[in-house]
Amino acid sequence: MKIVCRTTNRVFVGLPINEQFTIDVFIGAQIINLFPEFLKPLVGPVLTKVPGRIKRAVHHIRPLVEEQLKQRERHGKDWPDKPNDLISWLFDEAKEIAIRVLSVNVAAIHTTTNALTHTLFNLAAYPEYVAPLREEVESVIEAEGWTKLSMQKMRKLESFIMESQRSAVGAQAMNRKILQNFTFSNGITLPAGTEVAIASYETHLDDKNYDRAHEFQGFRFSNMPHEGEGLKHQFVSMAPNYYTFGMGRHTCPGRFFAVNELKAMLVYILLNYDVKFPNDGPRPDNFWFSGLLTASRTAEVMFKRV
Ligand code: HEM
Repeated sequence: MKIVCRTTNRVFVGLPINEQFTIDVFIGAQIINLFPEFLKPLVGPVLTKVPGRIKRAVHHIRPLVEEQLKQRERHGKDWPDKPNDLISWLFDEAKEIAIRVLSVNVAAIHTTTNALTHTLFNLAAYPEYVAPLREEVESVIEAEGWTKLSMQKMRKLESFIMESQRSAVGAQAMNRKILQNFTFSNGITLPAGTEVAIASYETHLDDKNYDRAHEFQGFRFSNMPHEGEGLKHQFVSMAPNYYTFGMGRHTCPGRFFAVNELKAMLVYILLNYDVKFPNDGPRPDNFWFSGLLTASRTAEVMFKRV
């Protein structure tokens, strides 16, 4: 999580923001949810660490905001060397910059950390994939360098990450609350206030959707036909049997960033390190909590320079 948080915020704001904020938000949410609706606004500030974390972020982000203001006063909306980062984009669109930066952090950090961890665990658990993956990334980087385009050409790596995500989805996804009564075509009506979700685990681990769905097949997606099919079977394009980034209007807008970030981190690992579990142990069990599934938080992966 430390690595993902530092990498992500280097891109967002040029600073390595501490990952503790996102942890405290999730703990805080669990605490607040224990209380009735009318007490929630009172409980949040008293029983959670979130307000303190926001204060610290404001302290770090204020100089960046002040610099933006100074430049904007001097040059207007654009100037040479204007940073192409989250602060600049938000300045164009939004107020309360620090809170916005932290909100994007909440969406970005745990998700990417979990994805990276599952993929890393699979790399350590299935060493037979290392050679073909290394061969792919070495040849692409040699031919194209470290560019966004070169990342797109790493189909095996992308497949390996997608499969790591597919085989580790939680019980449900795309949770929604119905705001007005809704009647399906079969006549069933759900009243306003009903909460619905899609059975993600059942979809992604169903043999009808995937050949031997419970088996980890790292190149499952890269072995599917792609020619002339545009975005089909790509990580960023969702399908009824693959929606790890959600679907529809609220599909994760950060997925293009996340996929490139994950690939860049894994390329670096593949080019520089061999990984394995202590004593060549197997993949550690995942951890279920209230329908959510995360990679083990205590397992260790050993790194050795190649
Ligand atoms: C592997 C990493 C990631 C995964 C698996 C992931 C997954 C998701 C999922 C499942 C949703 C809900 C979609 C729905 O309900 O239909 C979502 C929403 C969102 N994600 Fe991501 N995400 C990731 C990384 C990121 C990153 C890096 C960012 C920001 C740069 C981001 C920003 C957002 C935002 C702002 C939303 C809310 C969209 C909305 O409600 O309209 N995510 N993400």
